[in-house]
Amino acid sequence: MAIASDSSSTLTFHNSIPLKNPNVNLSKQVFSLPLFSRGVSWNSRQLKGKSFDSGLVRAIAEVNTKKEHKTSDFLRFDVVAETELRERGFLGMRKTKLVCTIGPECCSLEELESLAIGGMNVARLNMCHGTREWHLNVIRRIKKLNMERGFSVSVMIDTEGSQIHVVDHGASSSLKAEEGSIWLFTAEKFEGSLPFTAQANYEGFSEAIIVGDELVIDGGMASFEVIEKIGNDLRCKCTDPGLFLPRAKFSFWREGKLVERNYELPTLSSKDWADIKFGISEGIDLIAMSFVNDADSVKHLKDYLSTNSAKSIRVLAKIESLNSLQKLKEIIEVSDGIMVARGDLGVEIPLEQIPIVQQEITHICRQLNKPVIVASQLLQSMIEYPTPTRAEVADVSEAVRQYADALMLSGESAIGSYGQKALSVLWMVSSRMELWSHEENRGSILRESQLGDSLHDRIAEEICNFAVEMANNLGVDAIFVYTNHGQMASLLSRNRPYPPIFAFTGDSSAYMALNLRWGVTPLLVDLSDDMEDNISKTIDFMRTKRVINEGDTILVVSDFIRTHATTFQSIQVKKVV
Ligand SMILES: Nc1ncnc2c1ncn2[C@@H]1O[C@H](COP(=O)(O)OP(=O)(O)O)[C@@H](O)[C@H]1O
Ligand SMILES: C=C(OP(=O)(O)O)C(=O)O
Ligand SMILES: [K+]
Ligand SMILES: [Mg+2]
Repeated sequence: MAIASDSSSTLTFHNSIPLKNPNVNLSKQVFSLPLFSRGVSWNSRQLKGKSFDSGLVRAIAEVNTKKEHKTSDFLRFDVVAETELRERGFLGMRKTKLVCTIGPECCSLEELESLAIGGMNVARLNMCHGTREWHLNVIRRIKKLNMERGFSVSVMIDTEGSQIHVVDHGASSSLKAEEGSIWLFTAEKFEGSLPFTAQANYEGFSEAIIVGDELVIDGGMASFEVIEKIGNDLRCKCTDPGLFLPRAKFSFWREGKLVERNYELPTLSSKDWADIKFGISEGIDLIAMSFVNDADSVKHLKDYLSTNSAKSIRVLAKIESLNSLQKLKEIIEVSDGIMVARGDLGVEIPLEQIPIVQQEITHICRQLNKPVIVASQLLQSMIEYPTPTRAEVADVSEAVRQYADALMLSGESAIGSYGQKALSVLWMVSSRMELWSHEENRGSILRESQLGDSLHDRIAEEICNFAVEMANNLGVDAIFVYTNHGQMASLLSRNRPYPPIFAFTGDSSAYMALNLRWGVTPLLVDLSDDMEDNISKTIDFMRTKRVINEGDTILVVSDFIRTHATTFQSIQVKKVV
């Protein structure tokens, strides 16, 4: 059957092949990871030092040592995804992507390799910390591992941005504020540490603040009442005792509302621009932009990247201010993805609102087809302890249940003693929750709102919606998508299908960007103009590698510009012979 949709697009249905098991009972596969069984033991008695154990991790390490994966000239396939597929089968593949912040506790080649084996899809470098040289070494090590060891870890830099915080005096790492104590907040520099004095990094920090306002540190670590304003300095009385951590952040409140102030601080400082130039020259894949307040700042960076031959770098806006929440939709529309940066968000909005805001952001991102990372304090206690709290496990599960594309570790991997173990906890909790929500949502296809306006975009979108419905109903083993820039793969991912999506692309930047997309395993391949040839060659290749086997059923989606005039869009169901 062939349906001609317009002169330039053809939607073809190739004759369907009898399915191995058309009424496949998914629940059988769901519980192939038995309920109450442990995937990875979190029991510290069985864990020595930082290492964690699981059959899968061992298998990846073995493949890696033997270098069996040898990156083929024809096709690049992440060694971790490949081993996961061999060991666990299609439905056992993890869908939620994992981001790790790299810091002093995980920056050696060996430590980075362990994180890659442990499922790190994206390495994040927080430019607030570390020297340029340190970041350079980390980026080069990751590229080396990708090239030589068959990983596909994308590199993301996270800008420092201009934020008002307490200057680190080099005194004790945290200062205690006692109830009733009187403190001076000043932007004046002073040497060493003065008792009851906190230095702000920006002289306009007290702009628009009046006596009676409440000063809150780090979203609730301590609170003060402003009792006197002397020039730009503020004399404050501690009303809620607590701690100043290094770089503690301020927020001011009046009658229960955040005092919004228009600092003329740029979203990207001159240091940020220098870091971005450095990132471009080192071939990074993603930029996370801190303290985005409006869509224009994102557009500005994207324009800059375009005019500097770095269009392929994807820009993620971090939602971490009240301003960004007020302009959420327009920011998401112009960005290539979003980070729910709960750390700083918790300074500007009451903590109890964060779960709702997170749900809202993940929902809008999915509607608008933008990948979303849920970040900060997911497993905070694991910075110090080898096991997560029950509440942390519930928080991670909730983010997975909301279908976030990715979860992020910050201090847990950067400075924690159990970074690899924290990563394994994310892996296991997300795998478990994915299987659970898969069962919970069975039969209820989530209809996404219309995205595109042009006929071509509308067709691509409808094909992907329909393809996912078909893949779920038929119980196919996998979805293969042939995609130029990753658009079709993202539209499939947006529908959160049960089977894993294998996205074949010839564009290396699309390949690295797809690392952030829920349920997508990108494969880099030299695609030709002949789509049938692409499909049969890649299926043969996967068959030879024994990652797919005789009898597997695959739903194939393609969107490929054949010539300037025609686009070939199709859905086919293939049975591997
Ligand atoms: N490159 C680095 N070098 C040194 N320390 C780092 C680095 N990256 C992160 N850290 C440490 O890890 C902690 C958690 O990281 P992150 O959440 O990204 O930063 P922040 O706490 O500044 O928001 C930081 O507070 C810092 O102590
Ligand atoms: C991820 C965040 O940003 P950073 O760690 O750079 O402060 C956050 O605030 O949650
Ligand atoms: K940052
Ligand atoms: Mg932040």
